[in-house]
Amino acid sequence: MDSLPQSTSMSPAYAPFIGCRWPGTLSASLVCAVDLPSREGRQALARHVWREGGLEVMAFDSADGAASWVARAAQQRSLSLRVATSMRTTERAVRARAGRECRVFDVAHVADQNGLVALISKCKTSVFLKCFSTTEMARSVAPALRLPTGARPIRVGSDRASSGAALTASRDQGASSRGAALSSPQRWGDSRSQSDAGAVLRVSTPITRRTRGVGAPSVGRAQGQRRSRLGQAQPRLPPSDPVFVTGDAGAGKTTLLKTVKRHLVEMDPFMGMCATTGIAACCLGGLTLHSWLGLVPSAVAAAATGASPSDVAALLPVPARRRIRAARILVIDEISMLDTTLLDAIDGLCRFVRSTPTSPMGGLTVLFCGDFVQLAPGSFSFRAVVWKALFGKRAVVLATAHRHGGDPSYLGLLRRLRRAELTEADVLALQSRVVDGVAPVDAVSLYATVEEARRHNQHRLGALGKRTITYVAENFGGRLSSDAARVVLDSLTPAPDSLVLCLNAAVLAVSNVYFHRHGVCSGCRGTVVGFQASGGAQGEAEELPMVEFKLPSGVLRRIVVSRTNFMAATVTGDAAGHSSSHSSSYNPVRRQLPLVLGWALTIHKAQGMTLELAYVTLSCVFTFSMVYVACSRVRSLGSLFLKTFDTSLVTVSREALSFHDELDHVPLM
Ligand SMILES: Nc1ncnc2c1ncn2[C@@H]1O[C@H](COP(=O)(O)OP(=O)(O)OP(=O)(O)O)[C@@H](O)[C@H]1O
Repeated sequence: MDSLPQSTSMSPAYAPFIGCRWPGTLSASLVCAVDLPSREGRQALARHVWREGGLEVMAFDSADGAASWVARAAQQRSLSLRVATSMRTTERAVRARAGRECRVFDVAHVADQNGLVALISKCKTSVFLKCFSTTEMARSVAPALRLPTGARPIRVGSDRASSGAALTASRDQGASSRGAALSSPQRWGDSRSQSDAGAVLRVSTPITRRTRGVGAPSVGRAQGQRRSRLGQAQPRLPPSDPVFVTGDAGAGKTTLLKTVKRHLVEMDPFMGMCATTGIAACCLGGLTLHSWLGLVPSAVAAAATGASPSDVAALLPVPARRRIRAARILVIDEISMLDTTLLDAIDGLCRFVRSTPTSPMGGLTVLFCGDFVQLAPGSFSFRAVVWKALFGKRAVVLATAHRHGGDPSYLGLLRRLRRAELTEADVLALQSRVVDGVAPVDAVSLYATVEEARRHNQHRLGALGKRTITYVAENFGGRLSSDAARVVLDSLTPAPDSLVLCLNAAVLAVSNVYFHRHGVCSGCRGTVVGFQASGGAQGEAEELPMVEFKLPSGVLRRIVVSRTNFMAATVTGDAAGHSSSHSSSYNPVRRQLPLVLGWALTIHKAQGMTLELAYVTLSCVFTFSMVYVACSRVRSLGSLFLKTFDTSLVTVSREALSFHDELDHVPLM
């Protein structure tokens, strides 16, 4: 490991835990604030942690120091990183990552050692991180710690850190520490001989790993023993049958996934809980499939053009590959939104990354959920080769329509609308919901096209009559002209080139950047409740919006939203309008707030949502089932407001319908 800086003592004034590597490796790297005198020292630590993985604690002199390291490391590794600003968010990150309980102790602020011991002994959880303000304190507390069964001691300090302010372990230490917790004072004695002053103690019980690919080092009998113990503690489960769950809109597919999620996490802490769209991921409390798989735009582009799995895998961030290797279960909601080619490409990718070329999806136990009679891209994923291998015609079909259970006549209408078989009475009922532009103000407006939704949002913004602030995106196009970069970025990123906000503006998050820290993922709706001055991207002051988001759980979360990077898929010089002599590829980047105005949504974005009131404009519907999806968002006919209604707008894909009708129903249990 790189040599560590000389020790200084921890300043209790600093925030305890301020950085967390996320998402990514199967273990979390946590960063805590400790006095480190030099930038070089921090970088040494950063390099070390990147190489090691594992559950680790890092030390920085300030929140700024950690944040800048995290940003730098993110750039270098093309990884998505987060800075946890409080103990709570750090804990949450670890818990979510490890799928287990976790307590993180800020002992820098615990005055007496007895208090500290009492605090720690209350923790019956299985992932421990403990941060001690001084080595002396850590040593004196060590014997009193009661640690979980199977816990093993770890060493404190690093070989070269003669008086390092931070403790980390070298690779072989990591081997033991990954299955370790502190239990014996002798062990402290060992480490004292090597390192006299570890100001931070790394203690962790195992986050079970299935494969070496997830970061477990390879050497040592001790490790083999540890593995076998882990094997006993959590035996490798045989793959179960793949399950496809379907049902009408509102049948409770997503709710079912949310219900089984907890049990699945117990079976597989590294499970992928995903949805194909941001909003569906938000409703599910998971990640988009693209995020989980690390399908950066260049990888998606490669998969779409039939690149080999190894070529696509080479474009994935390392942590994503580790995730794919480590998971046993993959859940995908709104599977209908995935197209044939991409599903087959994902199958190839999983087989390659998991080194199981003959098993569909690389041997992952899959739980797919969705309804092909709702919105889908041109080519249905049930046409994929892997679909046939996984499910054939088998499906669990949920028969009870929970969303519309309170309005049986509307439920009947929706069932006929789904098949494009409306009766005259149905048409009259829907026409009775046509209002001439007058809908309740809190109704969410649904439109078929992005442009219509944009116009509606602009109108609502103007109607507020408040002082507006315009956020102009910073576009980085490499050798592309700024106009060409803007055009490319407009089409390939969700962030607008220009975003106008004011107080009380309704907004929608278009990135998962605040997901791990705050639970706000792409698709989450919120309201601007204020503005706060902050240093801008180039250091100039910028007023940033404070947004109150409503999480799917109903919890309100206030966040000062700042600019983030949106990277477009690789484009070639030709595609960007250059001559063929400039045919090299570019990754244009847009730096913008991850928000769009949110009074109106497209029907595509609303798929999967339950809305209290909806005002739907159907005049521009352009694909199958849009009317059905839009109308089925509300619970009853009385909550639906239509701008116009015409039966010619009602369509359904006969292929999807026959697929659904011909399914072999299998029981859920
Ligand atoms: N078992 C259940 N009991 C009571 N209410 C339920 C149940 N399952 C779902 N619901 C309610 O029904 C509504 C729709 O559920 P959910 O979003 O899970 O349906 P869905 O099948 O995923 O819908 P869509 O196809 O539109 O995405 C939600 O408000 C949910 O709370």
